[in-house]
Amino acid sequence: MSTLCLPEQQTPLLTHIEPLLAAAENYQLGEAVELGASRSAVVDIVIEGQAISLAFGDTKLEGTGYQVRDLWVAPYPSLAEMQQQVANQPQLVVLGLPTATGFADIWHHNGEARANHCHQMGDREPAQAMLLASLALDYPLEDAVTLARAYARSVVYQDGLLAWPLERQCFPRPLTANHSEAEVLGWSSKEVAVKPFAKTDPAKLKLYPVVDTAEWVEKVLELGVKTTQLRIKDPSEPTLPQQVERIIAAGREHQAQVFVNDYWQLAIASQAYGVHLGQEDLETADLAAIQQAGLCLGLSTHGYYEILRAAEFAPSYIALGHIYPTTTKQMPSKPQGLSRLALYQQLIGDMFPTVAIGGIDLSRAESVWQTGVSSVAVVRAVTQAEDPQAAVDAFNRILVRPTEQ
Ligand SMILES: Cc1ncc(COP(=O)(O)OP(=O)(O)O)c(N)n1
Ligand SMILES: Cc1ncsc1CCOP(=O)(O)O
Ligand SMILES: [Mg+2]
Repeated sequence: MSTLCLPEQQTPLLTHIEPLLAAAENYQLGEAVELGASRSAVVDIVIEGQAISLAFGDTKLEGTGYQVRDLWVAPYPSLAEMQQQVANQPQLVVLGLPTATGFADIWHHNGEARANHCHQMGDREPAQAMLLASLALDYPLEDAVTLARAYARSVVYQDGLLAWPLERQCFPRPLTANHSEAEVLGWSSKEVAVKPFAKTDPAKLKLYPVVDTAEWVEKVLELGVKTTQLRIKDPSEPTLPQQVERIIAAGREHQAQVFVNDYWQLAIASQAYGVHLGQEDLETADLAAIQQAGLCLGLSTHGYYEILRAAEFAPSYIALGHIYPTTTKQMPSKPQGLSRLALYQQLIGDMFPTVAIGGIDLSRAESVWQTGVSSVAVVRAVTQAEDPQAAVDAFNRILVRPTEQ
């Protein structure tokens, strides 16, 4: 249970907040949110005992939270100027900053500014309302800002219908180097622009065991698996280059899609089928080199903003995680759950293949598959199965579309 308390002057936002929370309950997107009145001029949100405040306009933020700036009078500050300001002020959230071609929403992330951009921004109140509702539902700030714009835009596109935003056309575009307007707008990115990555064979995706030795890769390929990944987390592992060579040879022999996790230089040098990277790698890995070498690229994502950001790079698949609690990896984010997964899948549609990962076992595979994902990635469900062949066969029986039966 969380609480969202509004100051008197912001109670008109309830026209949006109430239906949004009802929609979230309907889709089972989070815990119940109790609405109340704030005794100060700021909005107060409390989630599991943790309090954050949001101050809008001239109201000054005191304590932990966000200072939201969303009212602009010409002459407007430039995008480059606001990028700098937000990078220096972690609490500053900028909504609807007018730019040469549209509007930008900007927020702070790990010492830098991140932004979404769109041409039609919708109104201020629905954006404020969704920002508050989604923060109270425990979405991270980047997703709350992204949802805020998607909702404000959807109110316009859907003739004032007060519904949870589902369609891609409502969502803004992250400003990355791949955004055609980023340079003109004066937005500086750490990444470089890249062309679309090679495509995977969707018929071979389906079950995707992620394993930690070349031996396991060879074993799952023998069991009939057609997509797998070598995930060795220790970069000083002396046998790493040999293991990568082994899995590439095994992948070719079985005509399988074998990915290398993290070590993109090694993957390029050994002409691997593909490489899987996390969000942080987007700023450091040479994506252009991976693309030019013809390797497939899989990208990890953990929510709305990361999905949209990943999509900008046109990867070979987008991984969505972690869906359920997992003991395989320490995760900084919370499990997404099935309901959020279903909406992410709807947002991505058939734009890119999707891979669900995290805590998926045989008992959960059917409901995950029903969300429409293209693939189910598992670690323990195969590597710790008493009988891995039986586990692979059981997954293969579940991961079938009606047209294939
Ligand atoms: C298929 C698939 N999805 C997600 C991940 C996680 O990748 P990343 O976020 O880079 O974390 P590490 O695996 O490197 O710890 C993955 N490996 N595979
Ligand atoms: C590598 C990784 N990335 C997100 S969850 C995860 C581990 C999934 O392991 P398991 O299938 O055992 O829960
Ligand atoms: Mg990684």
